[in-house]
Amino acid sequence: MQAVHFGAGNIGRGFIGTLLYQAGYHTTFVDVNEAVIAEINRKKQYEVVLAAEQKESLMVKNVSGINSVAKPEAVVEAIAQADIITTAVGPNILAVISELITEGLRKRLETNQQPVNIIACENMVGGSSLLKEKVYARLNDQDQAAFSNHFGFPNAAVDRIVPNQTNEDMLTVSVEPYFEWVVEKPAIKGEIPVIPGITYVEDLAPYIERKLFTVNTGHTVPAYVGHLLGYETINEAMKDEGVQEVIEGALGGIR
Ligand SMILES: NC(=O)c1ccc[n+]([C@@H]2O[C@H](COP(=O)([O-])OP(=O)(O)OC[C@H]3O[C@@H](n4cnc5c(N)ncnc54)[C@H](O)[C@@H]3O)[C@@H](O)[C@H]2O)c1
Ligand SMILES: O=P(O)(O)OC[C@@H](O)[C@@H](O)[C@H](O)[C@H](O)CO
Repeated sequence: MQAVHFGAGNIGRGFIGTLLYQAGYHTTFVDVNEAVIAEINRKKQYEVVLAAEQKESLMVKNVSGINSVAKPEAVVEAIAQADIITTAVGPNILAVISELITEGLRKRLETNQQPVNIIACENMVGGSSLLKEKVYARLNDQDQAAFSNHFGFPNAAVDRIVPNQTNEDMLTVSVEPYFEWVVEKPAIKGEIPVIPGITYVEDLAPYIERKLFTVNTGHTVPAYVGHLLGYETINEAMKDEGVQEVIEGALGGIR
């Protein structure tokens, strides 16, 4: 089974790529960072370390990479053959990658009649819907109809803290042991991808809202309040008892 994943960053390697490997996929990472892509192709594996007292680690194998700036045609080909397509690039980049995704899906319609699902794994409400909108803006009515017969864009909620980090091996990634990947089932086209760790739900709204308004509220409040108080970093802000009180109040309000 072949997966194409856009964004070989923290969530790409540390979360989505890990679950895809465990589910038996070969994952082709697509990224604009040549150093990371070259290293993935050289090593063909990378280490994921669980940030817990017992530092368990896992070697993720069956991976390769494509630099989408240098080899866009290889990305188009990979999409045409993929069994699943995922992203973790950041909300603002979805519009950018929509061009290659559109070309890949067009090529796929010519060569491969299998349905495929494109799942945006970003911190936002309606990430896959936004990607679909950007793809459909590039299509005429006839192509839109063909795309909607074959391609699903189920929305998702992803939760796993993978902080910015620098490791001796640039591919190694340290991750929070806990994770949650929730995907909107009614939007799936074709067979439901069997990926242990994905929870399929009928209605994603309560899951994405719970995630963003709990976990991310806890991260965002010290950023906003800290900025207002003139702190340079969240770490500095967190040492201020007044900021701690505001955070506790905000989290108390969403219980
Ligand atoms: N890190 C976390 O704890 C966390 C947790 C949940 C959700 N998220 C979300 O996951 C997404 C990714 O976050 P991250 O922490 O992995 O960021 P990251 O910066 O580590 O990774 C993003 C990757 O996307 C790549 N990229 C940028 N432009 C691209 C393009 N045009 N084509 C292909 N790749 C491109 C970057 O080079 C980078 O490797 C974001 O939406 C973030 O909000 C992050
Ligand atoms: O990448 P951002 O700015 O959307 O969010 C930064 C962190 O708060 C975020 O990545 C959390 O670690 C994550 O949402 C946990 O699941």
